[in-house]
Amino acid sequence: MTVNLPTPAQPLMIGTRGSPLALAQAHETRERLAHAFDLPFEAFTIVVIKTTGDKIIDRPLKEIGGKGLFTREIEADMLASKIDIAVHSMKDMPTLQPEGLVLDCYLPREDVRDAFISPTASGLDDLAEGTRIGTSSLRRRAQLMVKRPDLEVVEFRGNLQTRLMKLDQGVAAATFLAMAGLNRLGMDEVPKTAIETDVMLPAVAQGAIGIERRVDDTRVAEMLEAIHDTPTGQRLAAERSFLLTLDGSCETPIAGLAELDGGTLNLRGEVLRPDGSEAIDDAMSCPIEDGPEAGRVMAQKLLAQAGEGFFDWRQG
Ligand SMILES: NCc1[nH]cc(CCC(=O)O)c1CC(=O)O
Repeated sequence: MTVNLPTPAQPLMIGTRGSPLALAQAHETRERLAHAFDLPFEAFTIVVIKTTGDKIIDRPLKEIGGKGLFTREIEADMLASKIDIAVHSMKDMPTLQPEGLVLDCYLPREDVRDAFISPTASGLDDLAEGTRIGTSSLRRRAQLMVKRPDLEVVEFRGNLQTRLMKLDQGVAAATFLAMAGLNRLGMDEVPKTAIETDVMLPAVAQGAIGIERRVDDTRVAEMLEAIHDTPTGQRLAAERSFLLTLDGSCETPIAGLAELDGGTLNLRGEVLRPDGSEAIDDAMSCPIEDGPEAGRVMAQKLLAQAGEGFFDWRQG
C-alpha cells in the first residue's frame, strides 16, 4: 500500500445523511476502514449533511420529484472536496452518478428481505378486510395490492423511528421495513416477520451500502478497494443494470434481486402497476460476469411484455 493514509490531524471526511440508519452505516464504514488500515477512529471525521429529502418530511416523495433527493447536497459537497467519501443506502441511489463521481465500493450486503411490522398481526394473511397499512413505497404498495386489494394503504413517511411511533399511535395496523435497516440499528425488539423474496421481491440494491468518491481521487480509490465486497458488487451490477434499462425512478414500482450460486448469477425482476392490477415478472440465470447483460435483457423482456400503456402513469 503506497497511499498516504489519513491521520487525526488530516482525517478522511465521511459524508452522510443524519438519520440513525445513515449514521450507523457511516460508522460501519469508518470501522471497516480503520480496521483495514490499522488506524484510530480519529483518522476519520463523520460529516452530517442535510438533503432535500430530509428537509421535506410532510409530503410524499413522489410529489417533490426529481432524482437524487437524498444525494444532491452530499454529492455537491464531495465535488467541492468538503468530504472525501459518501456512504449511501444503495436502494436510494440513482442509477447514474454525476460527472466526476463514481460508486464502485460496496460493503457486504445485509438481509435483502422486507419485514412485516405489526404490534398486533403476525402477517399479511392475518389482517381483517379494510385494515390500514402504512407505507410510502410505491413498490411495497403495489405488491401489497396484488395480494390484498381489500386493504387500505396510508402514506407513511419519516425515518424508521417515526414510522414505528405511528404504528404505536394506531395510524396504521402494520407497515413494511427493510430487514437490513432493523438489523443495522440492532432493533431486535421490533415486532417483525421477514417476508421471503418469492412473496415480496425486494427493491433493487436493498440491504447494500455503497461508498461514493471522486473519480480522480486515487488515494481514496485504493483505500476503498480494501473494504469492497466483490459478491455484493457483482449482484448490484446486475440489479442496477436492470433498473437502468427500465429507467426506474421513484414513480416506478420495480423489484429486482440477484443471487449468487457458485459461478452462477440468478436474477429475478418484477414491474407492477401502482394499483397492483398487473404485475409482470421474470427470472434468468447466467455466469456471474454476464450479470449486467442479463439485467439489460431481462428489463427489455419485461418492457416488451408490459407493452404500450403499462408505463403510462409514469411521470416524466
Ligand atoms: N427508502 C428508505 C430506505 N433506504 C434504505 C432502507 C433500509 C436499508 C436498506 O435497504 O439498505 C430504507 C428504509 C426501509 O426501506 O425500510
